[in-house]
Amino acid sequence: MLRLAVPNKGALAEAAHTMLNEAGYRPRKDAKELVVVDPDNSCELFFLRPRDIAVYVGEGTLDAGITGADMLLDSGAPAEEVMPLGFGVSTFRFAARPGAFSSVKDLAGMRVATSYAGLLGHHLADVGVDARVIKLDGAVETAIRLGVADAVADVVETGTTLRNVGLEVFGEPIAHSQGVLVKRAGAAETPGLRQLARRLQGVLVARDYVMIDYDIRAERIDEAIAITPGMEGPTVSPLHREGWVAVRAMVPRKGHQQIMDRLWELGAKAVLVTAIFACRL
Ligand SMILES: Nc1ncnc2c1ncn2[C@@H]1O[C@H](COP(=O)(O)OP(=O)(O)OP(=O)(O)O)[C@@H](O)[C@H]1O
Ligand SMILES: O=P(O)(O)OC[C@H]1O[C@H](OP(=O)(O)OP(=O)(O)O)[C@H](O)[C@@H]1O
Ligand SMILES: [Mg+2]
Repeated sequence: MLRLAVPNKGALAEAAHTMLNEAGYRPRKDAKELVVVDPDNSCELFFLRPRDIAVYVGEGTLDAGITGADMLLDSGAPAEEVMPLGFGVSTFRFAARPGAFSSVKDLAGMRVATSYAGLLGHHLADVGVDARVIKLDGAVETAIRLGVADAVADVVETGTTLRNVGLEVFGEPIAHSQGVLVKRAGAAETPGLRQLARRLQGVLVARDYVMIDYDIRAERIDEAIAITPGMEGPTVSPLHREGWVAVRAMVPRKGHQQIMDRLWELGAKAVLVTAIFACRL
């Protein structure tokens, strides 16, 4: 039985839930259901705060979990990334009033507010800057206006929250983050975890790739394959019409229209693109 931790609320919750459903795991009935037993998949899903997930997994109480890479780093828990999941993409950055600071070095002796004290503390130690870390629970952007901090270190996605309070990022990003599947550091991957990772990988591929089918004159097949090389190689089947073949290959969803244009210029006919519902490579 795989015991898996899933964010119960916050920025990762919906995307994690959707991805697990697409991977065939049982959905929860409502946002108040904290444990879902899924006997068909030999799995138990525990809905927990994203910040706590690496802690449970690091303690070995749960086999695996979905959390943010920044929260994994921040926790300092003995847990490690199994695979990135492609959602909850953000950077972790310093911000302050425009012109106040230009690099992390300027923060020596300053107060920096954050809800990621572990991550910030490690970064300041790495770059050798002695600043005071003010630990807050959230909405840290307001701390400067309220005189609690001189700078903040926080999650930035679109930058809207910072703009709304008149702050600007400065210095290099402290970390890049996205939702990740984690397991206990050094733990062997159980069959249940390997199956979960394979299914999630399949969801990512189904989202990123489409299937293309087309007919082409046999003498142009090498040029066509160069445009649509597929995974192991495209399927090429004879057509009833003499001198023509049918080709089927997976291509990246992004740019598939350009691929269609190029095939068309090569003389391809009946060029069809279809979505992939599920996939295992
Ligand atoms: N606006 C966002 N865009 C993308 N990822 C985000 C955003 N806000 C937070 N995250 C990511 O989501 C993860 C969890 O953060 P979240 O904000 O959900 O937790 P929290 O701040 O503890 O909870 P809450 O905001 O519900 O109080 C982190 O890995 C973070 O990087
Ligand atoms: O760059 P943006 O697109 O504006 O997104 C970043 C904001 O999103 C998160 O806030 P959240 O809503 O989780 O509130 P919190 O700060 O209280 O956690 C994060 O802490 C930033 O404040
Ligand atoms: Mg938040």
